[in-house]
Amino acid sequence: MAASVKNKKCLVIGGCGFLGRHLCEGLLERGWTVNVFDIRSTFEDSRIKFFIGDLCKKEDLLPALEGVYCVFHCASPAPLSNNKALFYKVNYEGTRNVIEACKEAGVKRMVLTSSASVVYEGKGIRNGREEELPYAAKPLDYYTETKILQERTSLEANSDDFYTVAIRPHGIFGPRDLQLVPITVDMARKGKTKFIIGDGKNVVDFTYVGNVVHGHILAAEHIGPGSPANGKAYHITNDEPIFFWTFMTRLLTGLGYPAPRIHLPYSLLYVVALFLQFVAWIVSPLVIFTPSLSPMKVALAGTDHFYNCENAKRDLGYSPVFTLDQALKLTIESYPEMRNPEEKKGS
Ligand SMILES: NC(=O)c1ccc[n+]([C@@H]2O[C@H](COP(=O)([O-])OP(=O)(O)OC[C@H]3O[C@@H](n4cnc5c(N)ncnc54)[C@H](O)[C@@H]3O)[C@@H](O)[C@H]2O)c1
Ligand SMILES: CC(C)=CCC[C@@H](C)[C@H]1CC[C@H]2C3=C(CC[C@]12C)[C@@]1(C)CC[C@H](O)[C@@](C)(C(=O)O)[C@@H]1CC3
Repeated sequence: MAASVKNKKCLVIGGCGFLGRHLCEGLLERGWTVNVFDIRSTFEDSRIKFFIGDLCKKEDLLPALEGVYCVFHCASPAPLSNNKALFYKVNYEGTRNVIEACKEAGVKRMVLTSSASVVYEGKGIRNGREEELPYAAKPLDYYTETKILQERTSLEANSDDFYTVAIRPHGIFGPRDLQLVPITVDMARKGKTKFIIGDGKNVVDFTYVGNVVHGHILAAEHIGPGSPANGKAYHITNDEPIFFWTFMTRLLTGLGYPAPRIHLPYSLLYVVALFLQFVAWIVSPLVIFTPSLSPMKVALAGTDHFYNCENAKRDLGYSPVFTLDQALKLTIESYPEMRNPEEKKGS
């Protein structure tokens, strides 16, 4: 049964990010008192108390944890960056630090933002269930490797004194998104979205940020003494698997760009991506460069990866609040600056 959280205080670690800020807005609407902890400041809100610091430093965290009922840990370095040391420092060592600081400060609950890709190795996953999928033995990138360490550490910390739960969203998109929409538009403006990787029939999840927020808040309201959610991981998706390239087409055409139309063989692109990754590794002692075509991105664009969220429905009472149609409309409308500048000239 969900606990009453009226005026309970929470701390959103990573609250100045894309998901974090939406989470703060959802928590405030739900009646929570919200503190934010982040290494940077990106917005102001008189209802929120901001703490600027590094989650890797306990002395930075402790003041922000005073009197906190639940921590939402949704901080991470940018997933598509290539800074292995930072991924390890923040996602693994930093998360261990967050757990220690929570226990020292007497915080009893933590909701971790994990990722559905902690079980993804580039092979198709169709309607994947949490209890049927082990952690990826060969993750396709280091970000995912550290997300596995992060989730495992967080769930292993679960006890009757400190309840933890991991939320595994997949392909989050929405207003103020920092990667999916901006990267797609950047590729479109460079003429790189005319290609379809593979046959275009791979089915995936894309999840609206409002639904991810809903899942996180339900998780915080449900963990606690005797809860089946304690120490568990839950997929949170839109529950509407869609062809990857149909989603991309709707996003691109909705923003005034042409739809992808030229098929390229998946295996060829994957081999090219592996070769570029090898070259980047060879030259790394001299120069750091991150190929835009990575094995992870090619695999995500060319294979099935969608997940079952029945466990979240059963244990958390989750069901998506926004449909994909509503979500795409809200997202496209929120990005006037991302529209194709050529469409105005043509009209
Ligand atoms: N965006 C997606 O598609 C997606 C999908 C699944 C899971 N996730 C997970 O959701 C979470 C949020 O992702 P996002 O897309 O909002 O990313 P984001 O980059 O927009 O936000 C992450 C925030 O964490 C903060 N941060 C990073 N290092 C920090 C540190 N050392 N100390 C304090 N704050 C620090 C950043 O400043 C940033 O504000 C991440 O854990 C990510 O792994 C994202
Ligand atoms: C037309 C084309 C190909 C456009 C490119 C779209 C590109 C940018 C876009 C398409 C798919 C999308 C994607 C992510 C980043 C942007 C990217 C790659 C990441 C990796 C963010 C981190 C999350 O943890 C993780 C792993 C998840 O949710 O599991 C996702 C998985 C899905």
